[in-house]
Amino acid sequence: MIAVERISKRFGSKKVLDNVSFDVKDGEIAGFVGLNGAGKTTTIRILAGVLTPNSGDVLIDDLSIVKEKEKASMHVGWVPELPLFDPNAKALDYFVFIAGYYGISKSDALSLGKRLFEEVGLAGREKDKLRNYSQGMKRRFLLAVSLISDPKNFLFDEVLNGLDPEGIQFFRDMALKFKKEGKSVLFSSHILSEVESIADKVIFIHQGKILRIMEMNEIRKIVKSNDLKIILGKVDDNVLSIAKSFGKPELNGNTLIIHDFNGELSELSSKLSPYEVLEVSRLKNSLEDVFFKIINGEL
Ligand SMILES: Nc1ncnc2c1ncn2[C@@H]1O[C@H](COP(=O)(O)OP(=O)(O)OP(=O)(O)O)[C@@H](O)[C@H]1O
Repeated sequence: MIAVERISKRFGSKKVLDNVSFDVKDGEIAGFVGLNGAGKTTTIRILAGVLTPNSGDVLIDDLSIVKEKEKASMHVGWVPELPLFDPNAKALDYFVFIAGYYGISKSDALSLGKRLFEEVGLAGREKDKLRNYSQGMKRRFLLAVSLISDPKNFLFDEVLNGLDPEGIQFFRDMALKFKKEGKSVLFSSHILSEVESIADKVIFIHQGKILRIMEMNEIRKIVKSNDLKIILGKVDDNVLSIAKSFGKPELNGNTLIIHDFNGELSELSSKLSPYEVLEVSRLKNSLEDVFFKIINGEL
């Protein structure tokens, strides 16, 4: 469990995080969503223990990342957006080197490395230099490193960036596997459709502040909008006045959108029959629509 308690962070005179609080429970995937520069990476780096907040604290499985940094950081696996490793090192050698920081002997680290490289799909590539790894392989390597201490909590910072569909599916499945194992996963991503497909809740951050935390069920209710899209063969001024008694209409060319549709579809179809109803469909919002509505204060 990750509990973020009122953290603030400044870089010089610039306040980058302002009183940020949220939690990620065991067995929960929390999407972490915000525009560029919103403060996601800074938050994640504080949670990983590589940056110190100016105020506030983070508890990882009840251990304070401020007061018991070493212990607490053993409980969290971090897959950073930007790799921080020596590109000339061979992958398994570098893994063994990092495992040394965790107090793992060379021979244990070698066998752990073999097992974890296999688990993340890098079997056979242990001797390659990291600079020869593709973007997706680098992320898989970072995931293997994050698994060294067998943590119960994970921080995925834009792990899907630049990955091919197979890589995206791999990380999506990993997050779901961790959830099944009762682990907590904080998952920041700009690919909102991916967040929508795996998250239990979404934490929206904007200009260093938490704007909203919404359960996925709540988001799904908004996503399942009651807006209708009707394509007509012909239109005239009367279309809008007919549609007005069924919701809030909007006419663009031959496409009629009725927001907040409230009525019988059969009645609407019969009233619009002189205009040749070619197609009727329900419009679906996306997490992206919800995100922009929140940012614009419409939700
Ligand atoms: N070391 C630093 N020194 C000064 N400013 C920084 C530093 N690191 C981050 N910032 C600033 O803090 C703000 C938040 O950055 P952060 O990287 O946390 O945002 P983000 O939400 O992860 O953005 P992105 O989606 O672009 O990765 C930005 O304005 C950034 O320029």
